Amino acid sequence: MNDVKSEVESVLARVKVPGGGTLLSEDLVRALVVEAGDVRFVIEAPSAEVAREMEPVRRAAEEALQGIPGVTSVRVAVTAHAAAPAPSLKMGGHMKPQAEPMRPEGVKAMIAIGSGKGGVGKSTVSSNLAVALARAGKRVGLLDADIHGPSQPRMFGVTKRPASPDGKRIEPLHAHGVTLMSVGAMLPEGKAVIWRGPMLMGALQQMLMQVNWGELDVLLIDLPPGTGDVQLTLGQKAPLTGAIVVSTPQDVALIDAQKALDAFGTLKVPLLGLIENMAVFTCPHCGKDSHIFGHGGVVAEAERLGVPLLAQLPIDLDTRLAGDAGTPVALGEGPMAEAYAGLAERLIRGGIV
Ligand SMILES: Nc1ncnc2c1ncn2[C@@H]1O[C@H](COP(=O)(O)OP(=O)(O)OP(=O)(O)O)[C@@H](O)[C@H]1O
Repeated sequence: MNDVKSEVESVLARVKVPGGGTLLSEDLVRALVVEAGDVRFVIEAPSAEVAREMEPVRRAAEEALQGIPGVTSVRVAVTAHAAAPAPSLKMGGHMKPQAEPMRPEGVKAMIAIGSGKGGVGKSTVSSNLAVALARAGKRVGLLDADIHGPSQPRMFGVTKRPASPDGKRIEPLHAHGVTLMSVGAMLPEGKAVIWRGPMLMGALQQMLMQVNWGELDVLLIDLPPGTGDVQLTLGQKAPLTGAIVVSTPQDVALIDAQKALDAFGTLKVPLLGLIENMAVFTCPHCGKDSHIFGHGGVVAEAERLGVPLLAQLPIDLDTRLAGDAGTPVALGEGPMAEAYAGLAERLIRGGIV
């Protein structure tokens, strides 16, 4: 099946679109699913006008995909990215004085997922853990607090903007059994990067307290990398059940992870454990393991701190492809879905969720 999927992707990488580039290079494919010979996905055009030009592209893609051995049906839809205005709610600004801790009503546990360094897979781990916990029967929310690089909407394949009909409360999004909210989704594009500390903290307060999260067993918070204002505010104002730190075995990531661990320690946020991501790469051709980012560092750090090493996750092509396609790998079957199910189970058995 993976072979069919890679074949589908290489076909999509060759289907040309008006204005230059291909469906893949122009990042127009959403929610790609390849299941038992059935291929379906959405071509998302940036406007209704471009969507009209995509009709021949859709036909060309369908035709090319039908030619792949093992593909029995192909369904491709074209949608236009609704140039929806940002909700009328004003985002950011200084935090409002608040006596009670920042815990949304109805939310039982709050777990922050951090990393010292960017790009170590924190958002990938957060999305997959959220899906795995939902598959285990838990009511799960995921807040993407990585304001400078929100990636959860993409990882969950959602393009809709959250609505705020009354300009006061925000309706979260729902995908793959998870209640989802992203700070980035509330902002006009390109706006987030100019935000400074107080604005970020105001936005975070809104994300926690003005969103209709509903009844949740756990709210996972995907933090920005590093140890900045968002971490500080959360650690001080929100009653976090605990924090999980994701790191690769690479020295530089690990040194940064140690800073993140120190920060949670100083803020008295219980450390639930470490997750080693991209621990090993197993060559699909010869089956040999390569420790591309080094070996043993995260294990040693967990031992030094006396905290659990919650999971060791390999470098895995399906994880990357599934994340890009908006269908986290934990939704399917196979070793990675099992690894995430194991991680979810561990948190449930530990009474954390
Ligand atoms: N185990 C893995 N195997 C293969 N690819 C992975 C794995 N984990 C993450 N990736 C890929 O690495 C890239 C970075 O991952 P991700 O966005 O989750 O990192 P991050 O730590 O949240 O980064 P940032 O905080 O800078 O946004 C993504 O393309 C993701 O698909």
